[in-house]
Amino acid sequence: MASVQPSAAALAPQRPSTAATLPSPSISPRVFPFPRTRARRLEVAARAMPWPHVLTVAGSDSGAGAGIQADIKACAALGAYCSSVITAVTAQNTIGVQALHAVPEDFVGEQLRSVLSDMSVDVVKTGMLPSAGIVKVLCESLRKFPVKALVVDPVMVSTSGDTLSGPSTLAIYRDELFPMADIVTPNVKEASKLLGDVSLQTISDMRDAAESIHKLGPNVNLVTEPYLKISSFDSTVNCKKFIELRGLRIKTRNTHGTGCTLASCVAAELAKGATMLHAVQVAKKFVESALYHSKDLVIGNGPQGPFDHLFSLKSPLYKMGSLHKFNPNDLFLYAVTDSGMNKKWGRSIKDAVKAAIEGEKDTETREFLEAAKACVEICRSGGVPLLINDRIDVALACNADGVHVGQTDMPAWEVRELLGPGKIIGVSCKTPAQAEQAWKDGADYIGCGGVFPTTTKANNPTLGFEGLRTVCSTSKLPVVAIGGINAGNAGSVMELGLPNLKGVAVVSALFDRECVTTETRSLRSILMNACSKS
Ligand SMILES: Nc1ncnc2c1ncn2[C@@H]1O[C@H](COP(=O)(O)OP(=O)(O)O)[C@@H](O)[C@H]1O
Ligand SMILES: Cc1ncc(COP(=O)(O)O)c(N)n1
Ligand SMILES: [Mg+2]
Repeated sequence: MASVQPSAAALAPQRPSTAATLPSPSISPRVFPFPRTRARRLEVAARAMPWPHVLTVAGSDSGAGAGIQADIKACAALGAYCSSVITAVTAQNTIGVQALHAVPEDFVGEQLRSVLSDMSVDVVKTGMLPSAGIVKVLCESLRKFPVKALVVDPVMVSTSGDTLSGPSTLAIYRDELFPMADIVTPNVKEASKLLGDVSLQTISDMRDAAESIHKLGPNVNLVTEPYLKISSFDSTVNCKKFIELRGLRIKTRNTHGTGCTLASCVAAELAKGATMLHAVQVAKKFVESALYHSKDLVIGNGPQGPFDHLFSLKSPLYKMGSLHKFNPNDLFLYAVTDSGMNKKWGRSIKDAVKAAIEGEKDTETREFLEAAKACVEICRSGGVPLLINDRIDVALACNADGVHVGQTDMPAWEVRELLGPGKIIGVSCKTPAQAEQAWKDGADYIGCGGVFPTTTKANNPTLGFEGLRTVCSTSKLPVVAIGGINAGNAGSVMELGLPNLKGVAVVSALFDRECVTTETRSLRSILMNACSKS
């Protein structure tokens, strides 16, 4: 990754992928013997590439904005396989639910048996469960075929206000399904129903509701409420505290299926091995980004349109590569250019960035913008994300991949409001509390330092390894270490093997040198060496 100070950045030879290349199964699909022997199946399983698998147990939405259809699209978008057990068929469009037909309980049981007995399901996600009998059949199947995680979206009323699961299911949800769940995701209306029609008007009401539902048994409870601009999130398991996730409120009519999508994304991330907090954060960002990219799409004449789960395939911005999907591994070698240093060595920011990819704070705005635009071009062709330090205006004007802000700059959540969901935001943090705030505000990574004393930044207290360790071990975001890091000490930082530490950011070690390209190559090999040791 590269960061340009009103001064630009270039960067990042990336960490080599550690994923081993597995041989593909050597059997031809046409001559697959049937019935297969157990040994043969095990042999195939051992050679096969794992594919994270979510089973959704939910209703069909004929309009395809919510239900089973939303779940399959959401999982596909996040790279998980999604099998489907259909509990009900609805006649539904953008106006509302016109009719509903519940699938007989026995047949839901048959579908569950077919999938769970044969396919390796990692996570089960539930949506519309129209009767108490169907919830019972599901609980029995889950006891017989346990899975790694259970995500329960207690779908009761559609956004259009139509009832999808009546009051007869409330007791069994509370008594049987919730205690088995790893996370439940009621919206405020559903939370209110589950708690006996309590009034939920304020954030404080939502906190109380989250706590009460948590006591019903699920490990984690996420109460969603887009209109208060937040979703509240309760986790007494991980950190024994209540966490509020702040998100953008996208102005659009296309919000049909947001709840189904959120829960499916959580399930997909859990199936991929993510922690619960990470899964929830990814899910929230996914919904936000999908709504943002679909806000002006028109399908149907009703008040609640569907949105495009596969927006990343067709967004022209993504195609042009101007929305750089954040990859924490890009933090491996994070080059921060400095205008003073570049002047000293008689090169432009553009040349410095170019040199860094091959192997500024005093600049005037117009000059800086021109340099930033040139750097965007260079970085894009080198496949390196370019962030602008502090200057949100410049980042917007040059369509950079994101912005890095300090503690006294604009708060990250306001930067997010301005940049939208697709851009990368980094925040400088010295303490666990600052790192926690950056996560809540929707940042993508934090920069932590100064690890060593540095002259690049005035009045910058040194945290040392211990300070870095404290922040890394509690951070929910990937961390890049910064401050006085150079070829002589970069290895020792990576060898610490700290959790969440993804790389080092360097300024003088690259740009206060005669040949930026040579320094970049040498630092890269030092970092790779250190990583292979830690
Ligand atoms: N207009 C919106 N802008 C941003 N996020 C939204 C918007 N509408 C819903 N969401 C998000 O979608 C997720 C699902 O919420 P919600 O709409 O309450 O679920 P449901 O579909 O079950 O009613 C939540 O994280 C919520 O914050
Ligand atoms: C089959 C089915 N499942 C779930 C929902 C809830 O989705 P939303 O709350 O967005 O209406 C729905 N409308 N239809
Ligand atoms: Mg919902």
